[in-house]
Amino acid sequence: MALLCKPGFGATTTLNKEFVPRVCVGSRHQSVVGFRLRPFSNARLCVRATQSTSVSTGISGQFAIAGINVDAGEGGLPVVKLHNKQKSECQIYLHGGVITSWKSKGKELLHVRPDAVFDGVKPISGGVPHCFPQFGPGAIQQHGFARNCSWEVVATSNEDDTPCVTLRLVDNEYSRAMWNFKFVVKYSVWLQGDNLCTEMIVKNVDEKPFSFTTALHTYFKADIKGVTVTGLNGLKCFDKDPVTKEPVQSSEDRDEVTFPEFVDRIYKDAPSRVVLRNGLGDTLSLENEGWSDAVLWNPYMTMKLYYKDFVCVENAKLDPVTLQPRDSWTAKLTISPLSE
Ligand SMILES: O=P(O)(O)OC[C@H]1O[C@@H](O)[C@H](O)[C@@H](O)[C@@H]1O
Repeated sequence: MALLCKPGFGATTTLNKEFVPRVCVGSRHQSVVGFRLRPFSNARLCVRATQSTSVSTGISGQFAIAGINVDAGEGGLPVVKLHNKQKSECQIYLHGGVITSWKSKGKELLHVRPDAVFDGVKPISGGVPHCFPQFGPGAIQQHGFARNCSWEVVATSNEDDTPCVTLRLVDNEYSRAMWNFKFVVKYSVWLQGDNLCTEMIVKNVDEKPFSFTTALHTYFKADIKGVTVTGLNGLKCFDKDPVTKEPVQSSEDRDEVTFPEFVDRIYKDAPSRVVLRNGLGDTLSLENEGWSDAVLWNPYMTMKLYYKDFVCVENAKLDPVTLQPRDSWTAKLTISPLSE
């Protein structure tokens, strides 16, 4: 029985006193304790393309099971690939712990920007990047460091045609130089039927409290002129002025939010479900537990070559979460294609 990635398993409250170790047993599950892609001693802490092919071969030996492969992806970077019998597939790069592809019935639903680089140093621009431990702007780099660190695989499982991988990011020299706290982030990604599911758990393993903000900065493939997002009417929102970068407060009065121009808007206390129509004929439900806020972003003419092809609908936690030593915080997101 693999308890690891089953939807509904694990704490769903915002603060959990205990960080329950994910115990997995059974022939189809493999897990490892203390396994690391690379020692976290290098200031850059990034997987270099020249090293990653052999690294991914090693990981592949340990973690490849039915429905899960580990390959060398673009730039030779290690990528974990999940697929199930319902013809759903997704890919997660260990560099940044970013989901770069999710196909439902063969159709790609995420977007990787054409200017994305796979050099193991810069963040991969697109898919579902992490913003942690800061959404930004703030004291450290915009969107934090998690998206440019190397995550490690700690477990894979596949029960009932639900392939799942769990990644982990721990503090290291590079992160402590910016944010001097000891932490563990566990991030599970799984395919359940047609759905893409994630769970993120942040644990304070330091002796002092820390606070963080975070987001899943999801880039969806879209035809921007046909995009609508519903579920946000009546919410307080903040538009980031493209010039001054200052937030301007207003309230949403539309049932369907559209993108006829630059949009960079934060919605506080968003509902647990919003619905995205991507303008390409797909309707996606984004359902979450613990991600209290939402961000909509399309750069419009500030990225005039490719703004038309994507929209970011981000699940965020923008009021700082403070964790006491040994406390943890959990959030889940399920993205489901809806048939209409
Ligand atoms: O770092 P990326 O992927 O280019 O995204 C940048 C954008 O990310 C969004 O989340 C912010 O609301 C924008 O203000 C910001 O410009």
